[in-house]
Amino acid sequence: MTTPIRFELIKTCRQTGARLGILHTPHGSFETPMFMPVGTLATVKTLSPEELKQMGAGVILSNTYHLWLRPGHDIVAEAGGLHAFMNWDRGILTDSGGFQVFSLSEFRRIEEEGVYFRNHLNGDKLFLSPEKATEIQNALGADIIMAFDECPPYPATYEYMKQSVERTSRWAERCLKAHRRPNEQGLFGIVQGGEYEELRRQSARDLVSLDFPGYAVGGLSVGEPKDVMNRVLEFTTPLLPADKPRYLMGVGSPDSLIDGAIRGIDMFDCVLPTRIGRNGTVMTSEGRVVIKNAQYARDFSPLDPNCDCYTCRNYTRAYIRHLIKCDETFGIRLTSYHNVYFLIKLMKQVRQAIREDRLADFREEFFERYGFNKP
Ligand SMILES: Nc1ccc2nc(N)nc(O)c2c1
Ligand SMILES: [Zn+2]
Repeated sequence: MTTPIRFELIKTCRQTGARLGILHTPHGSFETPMFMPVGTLATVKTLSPEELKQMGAGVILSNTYHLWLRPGHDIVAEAGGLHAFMNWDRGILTDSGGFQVFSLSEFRRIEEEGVYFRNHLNGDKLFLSPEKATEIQNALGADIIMAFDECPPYPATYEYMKQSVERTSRWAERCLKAHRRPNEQGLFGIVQGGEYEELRRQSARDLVSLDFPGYAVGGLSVGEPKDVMNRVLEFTTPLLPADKPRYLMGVGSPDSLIDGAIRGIDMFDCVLPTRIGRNGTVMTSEGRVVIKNAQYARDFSPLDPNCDCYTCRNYTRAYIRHLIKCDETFGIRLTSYHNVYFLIKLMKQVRQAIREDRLADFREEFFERYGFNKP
């Protein structure tokens, strides 16, 4: 079987152990560490594919659960798959729905065969299983698809977590068996186990023995403190094969991206840039700016004086504040554009720091200027 996803390790940062790599996919090859913008319903909210390309986005996310409900994976398949449907010819990754089932639906019942829950839009009874989630992702046609897992609540007891990890490993094997397009779509396993080192080891052992083309670290960015996330990464990423891509799901903020890269993560995704952009909050090199604040009413400087994006080259804080205050759609387009660009550019700076073996120095400088508290 020729796996469609290949990770090429270019070098390792001598100061931190962070990896510089290239992720080869059927829709192009992209440098890592990389940030992947999230386009849950087949669009990165308010941004066009041309704008995403301008920024240097390589792989973007979409979501099995949401596209299953609307418009239906059959319609996307009839359109020729997600790339054709959304006019995106670079990489696409679909999450398996595991996370959404737990975050969106109140009433859910987890059984060995799968999860019973209600449609968060109309209350209809639904059932999602490893086989169903894989069938939907095969129909959607993303380059990377994710195993159907349980993303356990945080915190969870050791006993609950052990049961969950063992079931997620059995589900991962069922996804491998159900996968109909292994030569076109790389299926990644998702390591669970919460903050318990023994369970993370067990989960990694189970999944690595199934030889996936890539591995995600799941069950993080679910409300745990950052030092817990960093500790879990420290003992989890070394358990994963060095020649395969490592993907930290749902992360994140600038400091978490840098700290994740230092701990051996190659791929990140998060709704943060577009989500906070929609309420007028932007990430800048000097920290967060809440543009609605009165202090910016007559501030004719760019959102970020050190940013060369379309928004920062052409518009002022005063103008963007005005648009956001008046609920003008163009306002959230400008903030979303800048925020996604900011994280993509941050990853570019991280890759350059790895090339120069100075990622720890870069972390120091960035944290100082952004205002993150010292480690
Ligand atoms: N923080 C996250 C975000 C997305 C996830 N998706 C899956 N399938 N599993 C997880 O554990 C996730 C965690
Ligand atoms: Zn900008």
